[in-house]
Amino acid sequence: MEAKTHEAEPQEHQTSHEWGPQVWTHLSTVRGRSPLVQCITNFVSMDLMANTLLSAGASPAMVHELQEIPDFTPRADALCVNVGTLSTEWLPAMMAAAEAEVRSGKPWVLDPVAAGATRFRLKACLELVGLRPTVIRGNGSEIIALSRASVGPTKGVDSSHESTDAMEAAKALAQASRCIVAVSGAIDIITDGQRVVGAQNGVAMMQKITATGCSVTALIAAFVAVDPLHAFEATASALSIFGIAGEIGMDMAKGPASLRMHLIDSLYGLDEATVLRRVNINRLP
Ligand SMILES: Nc1ncnc2c1ncn2[C@@H]1O[C@H](COP(=O)(O)OP(=O)(O)O)[C@@H](O)[C@H]1O
Ligand SMILES: Cc1ncsc1CCOP(=O)(O)O
Ligand SMILES: [Mg+2]
Repeated sequence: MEAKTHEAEPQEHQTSHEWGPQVWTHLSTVRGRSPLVQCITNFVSMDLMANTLLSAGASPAMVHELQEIPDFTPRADALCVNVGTLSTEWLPAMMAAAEAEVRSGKPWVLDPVAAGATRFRLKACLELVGLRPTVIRGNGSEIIALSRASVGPTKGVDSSHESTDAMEAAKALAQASRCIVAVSGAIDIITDGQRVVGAQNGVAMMQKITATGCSVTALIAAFVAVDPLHAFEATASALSIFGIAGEIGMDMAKGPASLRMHLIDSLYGLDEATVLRRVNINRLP
C-alpha cells in the first residue's frame, strides 16, 4: 500500500513578506534535525552535493549499491535520485530506492539531468516519474523534455531555455505526475499544478559552477524531509536559501571557483535577519 505522507491541503498564496519566516523555519529545522539524505547521484556532483547538504545542516550519504538499498534506504529521511551519469547498472538501484522510500512514506526527489538528450535517459526518467517522486527539479529544457516525453536537440546538461519558457510544461507535468515540479533559472519556478510561485534569489554565475543544479535538488530533499506535508513550500524555501547563499557568496567571489567556496560558507553562516531580508518569493500568474 502506498503511504500518503506528502500531500496536504493546498494553502492560500502568501506574499513575499509572509514567506520569510517560513523559509527561515525550514532552514532552522534542517539544522536542528539534520535529516539523513541518501543521494544516488552522478560522479560530477557528489562532492558539491554532499558539502551543500552538510553546510545546510543535513547529513548526506552517497549510497548507490543495489544490495545496500534494503538496509539503508528505510533509515534515510529522504532520497535524492539524479540521472546525470546514468548507466544500465545504476538504474535498478535508483528504482529500488525510490520504491523503498514510497513504501516507507518518505519523500524522494528526482533530478532528470539532460532528460531529453537520449532515448535511454528519457525512458529511465519517465519510469522514475512513474514511481511518484515528491518533487522533480530540473532546468527549463529538462522539464520541457520530460513533460512532452520527447528527445530533441539539447545542450546536454545545460539548459537552452529560460525557466519561464517551461512554465506550462511544469504545470502539466505536476498535474500528470501529481508531484511538485521546480524549474531552476533566473527565476526558480515552483508549482503543484495549480499554485505557481517564483523564487528570485541567486546570481547568474551559479550556472558556471558544475552541479549547482544537482546540489539544490539535494537541498530540496533535505527541506522536504523536515516538512513532508508541505513539499511545495519546502521546495520554494530550499531554492530561495540556495539562491541567497549564492548572492552573499558573489559579494566575495572573483569567479566560479571562489563562488563555489563562498556559496558553501554563506549557506553555513546564514542567519535569520539575512534570510528575512533577502527572501524573494512571489506568486506567478
Ligand atoms: N540567471 C540566473 N540568475 C540567478 N540564479 C540562477 C540563474 N541561473 C541559474 N541560477 C541558479 O543556479 C542554480 C542551478 O540552476 P540551473 O543552472 O538552472 O540548474 P542546472 O545546473 O540543473 O542546469 C539554481 O539555484 C538557480 O536558481
Ligand atoms: C557535467 C555533467 N555531466 C553529466 S552530469 C553533470 C553535472 C550536471 O550538474 P548540473 O545539472 O547541476 O549543472
Ligand atoms: Mg541539472
